[in-house]
Amino acid sequence: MNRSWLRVYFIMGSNNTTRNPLEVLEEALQGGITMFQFREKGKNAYTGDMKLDLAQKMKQLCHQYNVPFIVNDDVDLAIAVNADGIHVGQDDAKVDVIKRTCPSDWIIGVSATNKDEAIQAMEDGADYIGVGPIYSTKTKSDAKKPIDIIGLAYIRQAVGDLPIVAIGGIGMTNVFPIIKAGADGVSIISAISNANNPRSVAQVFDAYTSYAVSFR
Ligand SMILES: Cc1ncsc1CCOP(=O)(O)O
Ligand SMILES: C=C1C=NC(C(F)(F)F)=NC1=N
Ligand SMILES: [Mg+2]
Repeated sequence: MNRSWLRVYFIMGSNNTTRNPLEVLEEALQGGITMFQFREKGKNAYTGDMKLDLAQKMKQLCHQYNVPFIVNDDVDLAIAVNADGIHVGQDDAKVDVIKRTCPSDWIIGVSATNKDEAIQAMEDGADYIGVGPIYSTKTKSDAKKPIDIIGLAYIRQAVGDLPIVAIGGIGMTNVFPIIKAGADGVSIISAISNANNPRSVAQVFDAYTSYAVSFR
C-alpha cells in the first residue's frame, strides 16, 4: 500500500450528507482526495441492493480519478463490488481471516484508539491504522473519548513507520499539528460531506497536507 493514499482520506455514507452522495463524492474527487471509504451505517443507512448499487457507482467514480475505493466493515459487499480493500474496527472481521479469504492485493485498514490496539493491528498485518478519535465528533455516535494530539504521537512512537491516518473531528485548521504528531494523512467525514463546496474544501486539505508532509 502506498502511504500517500492516506494523505486526504475521505469517508462518507448516504446519511453523512443531505445531497446526492455521488455528486458530493465526485466534487471531493475533483478537489483531490487521495482515497475514499464507503461507510454506510447508522440512521437510514442503505441495505441490500440499494447499498450494492451505490457502492458500485462510487467505486466507478473513484476509479475514474485513480483513487482507491475502500469499504467499511462489510466484507461481503467489498468482495461483491471488487473493492480495493476493507476497513474494519475492533469488533469486525479479523485481519488474519480477511487475509485468508479475500484478494491478496487488498488494502486492509484497522481502527485503533490506543497503543495496544495499534500494536495488535500491526502484528496482525494491517496495511494502515485509523487512529482516533483525535478530537470530539458528532459523526460517529459511539466514538470513544478523544485521544488528542498527544495520543496520536504516543501511538506513532509505538508502531514505528506503520502507515497511520488520523480521524475524528478533523478540520483544515488541524492538519499541521496532526501531521507533525506523526500521521501520514487525515481522514475526514463531515468537514467535506457537509461542506457547501466539497471540491474547494478537499482542495485545501490537499494543499495543506502536501505542504505539512513535505516538512516531515
Ligand atoms: C468513523 C470515525 N471513527 C472515529 S471518529 C469517526 C467519525 C469522524 O467523522 P468527522 O470527520 O465528521 O468527525
Ligand atoms: C472507524 C474508522 C476509523 N478509521 C478509519 C480510517 F480513517 F479509514 F482509518 N475508518 C473508520 N471507519
Ligand atoms: Mg466497524
